[in-house]
Amino acid sequence: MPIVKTVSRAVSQLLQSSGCGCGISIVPVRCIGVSPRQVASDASFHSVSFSESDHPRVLITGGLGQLGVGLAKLLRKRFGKNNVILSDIRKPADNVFYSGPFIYADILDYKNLREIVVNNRITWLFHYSALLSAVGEANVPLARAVNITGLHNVLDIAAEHNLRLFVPSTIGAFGPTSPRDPTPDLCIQRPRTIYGVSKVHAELMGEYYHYRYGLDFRCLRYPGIISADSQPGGGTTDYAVQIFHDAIKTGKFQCNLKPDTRLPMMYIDDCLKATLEVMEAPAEALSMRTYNISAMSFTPEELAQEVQKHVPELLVTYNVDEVRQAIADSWPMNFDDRNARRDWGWKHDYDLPELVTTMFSFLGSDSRIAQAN
Ligand SMILES: NC(=O)C1=CN([C@@H]2O[C@H](COP(=O)(O)OP(=O)(O)OC[C@H]3O[C@@H](n4cnc5c(N)ncnc54)[C@H](O)[C@@H]3O)[C@@H](O)[C@H]2O)C=CC1
Ligand SMILES: CC(=O)[C@H](N)C(=O)O
Repeated sequence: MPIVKTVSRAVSQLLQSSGCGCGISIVPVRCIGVSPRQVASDASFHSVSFSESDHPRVLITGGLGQLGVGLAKLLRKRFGKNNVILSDIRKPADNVFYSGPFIYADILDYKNLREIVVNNRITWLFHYSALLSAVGEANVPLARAVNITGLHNVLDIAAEHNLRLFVPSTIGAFGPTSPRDPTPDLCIQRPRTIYGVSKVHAELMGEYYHYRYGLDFRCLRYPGIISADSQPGGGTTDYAVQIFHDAIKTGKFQCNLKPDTRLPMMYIDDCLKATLEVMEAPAEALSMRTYNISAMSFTPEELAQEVQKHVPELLVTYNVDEVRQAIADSWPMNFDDRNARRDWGWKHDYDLPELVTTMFSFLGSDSRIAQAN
């Protein structure tokens, strides 16, 4: 498709007719409201046709993973149940299906995704579909398709329909040549996983669409996320969730990372709170479009010691997975999130002790190994 030609024709038409005062040589591209897959002639089709004071109409892609169901719950509380549509390519459990609107959406199917956005008058899109770091290394072609081609579809639809778009990035967007302790927002990013490469691509493409087409793109780099009622989807930080389940079920935990591997981590409530906060932040408050967020940082050994305060009999052994260890060794140890704290008031609630106490109270302390035996 001759995208470049189409866009430049549309741009020059707009420059001639819009009267926005843009010069030709230095184009303030925020004035240019065309999307890359849309010619200027039908751009007016997609202007927002409802009151700005209405609640956003939200679509979450890849919503049946570790984070999406919790996000839907939080957003439904805030914006109303029927204003938040959860979507995925998997079949939802009964409790999820009956808790609010659910729809099948494959992000690789551009037309279907566009139809969903149009028919449901979507205004905010949270793009959660992805293959995480470890599963991505196990299936690079699929990770490339979902994480990169899927992102392109989402970006084009978001630009075309004036959506506010949230795409999460990750500590995995950094690599061995990045400063690791701490890792600032702006530094060298040369990740060595397809997951990391796709996330740097997402950050850059989102920011490019923001400056080029005026897309309201917002992005947070999440640490490893720890949750009680949802399972992680195949990442390097999964051990920090599994330890709680194993402590309760068997009293034994085999860790696939070395005991001194330090990584940034966060409790899910903090992660979802930050996500909603950055989406609600006034545009003027955002000096950047991609922010690190941080809460705590620990090693498997430190986590095990904290868990053992609740389950003293827990036996921890180490059987290192070389792929995951190599990934973890290239990731940040501590995240510098000063910009998020300054710009839109980010503040975490959970440090390691609160995280561990909360996980056990969620998972049911009376089902612990001590009682089970
Ligand atoms: N969980 C974590 O620790 C972190 C997550 N993130 C990011 O947050 C987002 C959500 O993460 P999780 O919920 O943990 O991921 P997950 O791996 O648990 O879930 C991803 C979901 O994407 C869906 N999916 C896969 N292919 C799809 C397709 N073609 N069309 C539509 N959906 C598709 C899967 O069915 C799955 O339900 C991801 O973008 C991830 O990179 C970032 C940093 C940390
Ligand atoms: C930190 C992440 O992005 C994810 N949990 C992973 O380990 O791949």
